[in-house]
Amino acid sequence: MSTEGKTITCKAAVAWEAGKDLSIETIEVAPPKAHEVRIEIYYTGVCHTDAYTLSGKDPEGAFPIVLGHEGAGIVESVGEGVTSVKVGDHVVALYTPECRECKFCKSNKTNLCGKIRATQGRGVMPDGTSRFTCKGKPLLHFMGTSTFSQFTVVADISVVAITPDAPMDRTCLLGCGITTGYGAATITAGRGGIEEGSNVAVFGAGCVGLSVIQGAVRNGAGKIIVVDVNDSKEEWARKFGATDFVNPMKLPAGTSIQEKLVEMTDGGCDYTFDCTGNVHVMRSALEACHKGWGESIIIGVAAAGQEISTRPFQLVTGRVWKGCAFGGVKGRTQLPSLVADYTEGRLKVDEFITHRQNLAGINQAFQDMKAGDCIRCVVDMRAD
Ligand SMILES: NC(=O)C1=CN([C@@H]2O[C@H](COP(=O)(O)OP(=O)(O)OC[C@H]3O[C@@H](n4cnc5c(N)ncnc54)[C@H](OP(=O)(O)O)[C@@H]3O)[C@@H](O)[C@H]2O)C=CC1
Ligand SMILES: N[C@@H](CCC(=O)N[C@@H](CSC=O)C(=O)NCC(=O)O)C(=O)O
Ligand SMILES: [Zn+2]
Ligand SMILES: [Zn+2]
Repeated sequence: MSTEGKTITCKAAVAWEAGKDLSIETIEVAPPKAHEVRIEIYYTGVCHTDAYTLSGKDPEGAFPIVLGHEGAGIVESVGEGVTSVKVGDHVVALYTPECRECKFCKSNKTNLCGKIRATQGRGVMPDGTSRFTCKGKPLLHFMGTSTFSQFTVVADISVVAITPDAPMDRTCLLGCGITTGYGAATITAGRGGIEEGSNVAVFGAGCVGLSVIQGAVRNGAGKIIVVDVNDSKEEWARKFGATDFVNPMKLPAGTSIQEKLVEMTDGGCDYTFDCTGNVHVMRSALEACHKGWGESIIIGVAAAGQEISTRPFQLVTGRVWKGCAFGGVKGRTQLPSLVADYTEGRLKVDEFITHRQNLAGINQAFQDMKAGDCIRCVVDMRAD
């Protein structure tokens, strides 16, 4: 029996308040309104940004909310005026939408889209209301995606159809971590990606950092030096193509990580990437850049109230500080080609999955993520 136009009752992991475990609840998901799409979520990854918002440190975090932004599924129904996807399409949800009409979308300098950013940040759909209720109370949406629900509703500009040949328990990861790191190296850095032969340092070898390494390898980087406080990340980093590994905690007394990197690269790195969210690491990453042209790209999300600092002289002498969301990737236009890179063997995705959980085990997925041996945990939303 078709569910089109009807409210769907399903399970979701609800964050009732900051700092508390998610609660598996029965919720109601209203049908999509005009220019909205209802998706049955099959798989979702759990990203550090979900944990960050759940912790209460996100200035935009509000509760109760359905978190999750790394999801893949199948379109169940569409609202009036939706032409970009249809019922039955395999899709990835996009927390960075692409309307193709706003000044950001029309610019080739950014992937940020302004069309629904204000309502997305307030946890509501573009018309200012929620499609989720639980026990008679409305629940907020998260990052325009809310993939911790078996069914979710997103704006039509926040979803992209991909080939049904790609397994959804892998493509969900292209909804955030992998795309972010890979895009940062191949799109955001420099003028459209790292140039061949460039020396690169990647701070933090989690899902995002390992994906930066993949992008650096793809663009023919020279040295790819990984900096991580966790020695077990060396094996991971080398498996993805790193040429060197440095644990900053193990440097001789009096030697800073930036001094070490400058020495290893004859004057500094051409590109450095912060994939930790630690503002002190961000400073080191900037100061490890080569005088005159070195560029440092901030990817990590720092907690509310944290600020970056360095001597302005670092910038006066030609180092550049920049950053990106979702790797600079315009999701509706560019994600299908990343999926092709995966299905045709040019992009590692399977290798990132170290843990799996069912929806009922989603709190364990958050615990798994905090352990040093987890790169990504994929949650099967349809299994109890
Ligand atoms: N801008 C964007 O669009 C996006 C940003 N993010 C953000 O990117 C960041 C990275 O995400 P993810 O890869 O999943 O995170 P992980 O925690 O998996 O990886 C971070 C790695 O950095 C290591 N680390 C921690 N402190 C330091 C330090 N001082 N110096 C060097 N290494 C350190 C960690 O070690 P240990 O394991 O011991 O803690 C870990 O190995 C997060 O802040 C996340 O919120 C994520 C997706 C998109
Ligand atoms: N809400 C936070 C900022 C969180 C943030 O920076 N999110 C990234 C994506 S992180 C994904 O895992 C992002 O897309 N930023 C751009 C944006 O427009 O939100 C805060 O208010 O500090
Ligand atoms: Zn994320
Ligand atoms: Zn736009």
